[in-house]
Amino acid sequence: MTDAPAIRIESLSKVYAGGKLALDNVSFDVPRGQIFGLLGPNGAGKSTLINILAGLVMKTGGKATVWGFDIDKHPRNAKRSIGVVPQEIIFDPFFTPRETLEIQAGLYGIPAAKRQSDELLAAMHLTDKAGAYSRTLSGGMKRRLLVAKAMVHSPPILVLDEPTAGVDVELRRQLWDYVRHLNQKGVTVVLTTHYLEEAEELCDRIAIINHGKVIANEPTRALVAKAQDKSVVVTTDRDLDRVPENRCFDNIVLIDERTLEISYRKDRVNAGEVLAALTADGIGIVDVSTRDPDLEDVFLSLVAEA
Ligand SMILES: Nc1ncnc2c1ncn2[C@@H]1O[C@H](COP(=O)(O)OP(=O)(O)OP(=O)(O)O)[C@@H](O)[C@H]1O
Repeated sequence: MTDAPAIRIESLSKVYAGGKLALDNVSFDVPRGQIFGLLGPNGAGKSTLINILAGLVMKTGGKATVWGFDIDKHPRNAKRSIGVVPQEIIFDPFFTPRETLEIQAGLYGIPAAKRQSDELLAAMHLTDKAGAYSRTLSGGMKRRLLVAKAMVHSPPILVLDEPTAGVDVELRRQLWDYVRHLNQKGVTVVLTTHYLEEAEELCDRIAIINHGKVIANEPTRALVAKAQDKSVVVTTDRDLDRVPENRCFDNIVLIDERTLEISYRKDRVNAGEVLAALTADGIGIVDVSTRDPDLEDVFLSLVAEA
């Protein structure tokens, strides 16, 4: 059991009561100790998958284990091994953040002496709100309280469903820092997100899910390396009266009279050849910048292909 991946999903399927196929034979592992990103467009099936792992939605086929515990055979142990930060913010508005955490700890049977409510509140920068009614917290504060709530029983796996939706840039940074900190302490993190830059910055490995199927599952760097479209932005030494043409340009856009953006496929040509083609066309170059492909490019091309 100790060698088991943090999460193992085998041929998992979900058909909702109305007949909607939300997960179609999904299989993948989340290795221990990683920050694992689950990406996909709206309605891809990410929340369904997470809710099955959390015991909130019943699967209709396949198998899943959490920290080595089969969710059918050992549901209690499986649930104890995972903390889930849900997408929707739901709290009893009349409890304070400290009470919310204490009640949650009580549900997990954690004795008072072993509870860490104040440490969790401090980690989420909520100490000065510990005694305020939850309904008076801002959206970002509520979300941080949800993270604290998910960590009350110190699970080895933390799952965050769209953790930074509606959270401003600074709080998003704080949340990322906390996620990294937990991960450094050994917590395996799974997050779903629409923000590709978030996944690219945080995740060791990324699975992309689309229409209930896994269409990619690779280390982040390998996934990003798949993007072949690069571009150069060139400032020319004089106004251009026409858009230059060359076979090695994939696409060329005149941004203004003296600025061109040229995309090319890095598996076919390099920036030097693109610039040489311009010079051969009699165009003088005074400045150049390049843009590297990112996860967004890969994501869009994979989803389009699928
Ligand atoms: N309770 C339900 N009953 C019927 N269909 C559902 C139910 N919950 C989700 N679905 C459908 O299942 C599909 C997958 O939904 P899910 O919420 O898992 O996607 P998601 O990837 O999490 O999307 P988002 O990024 O928008 O949260 C969607 O088509 C959705 O409409």
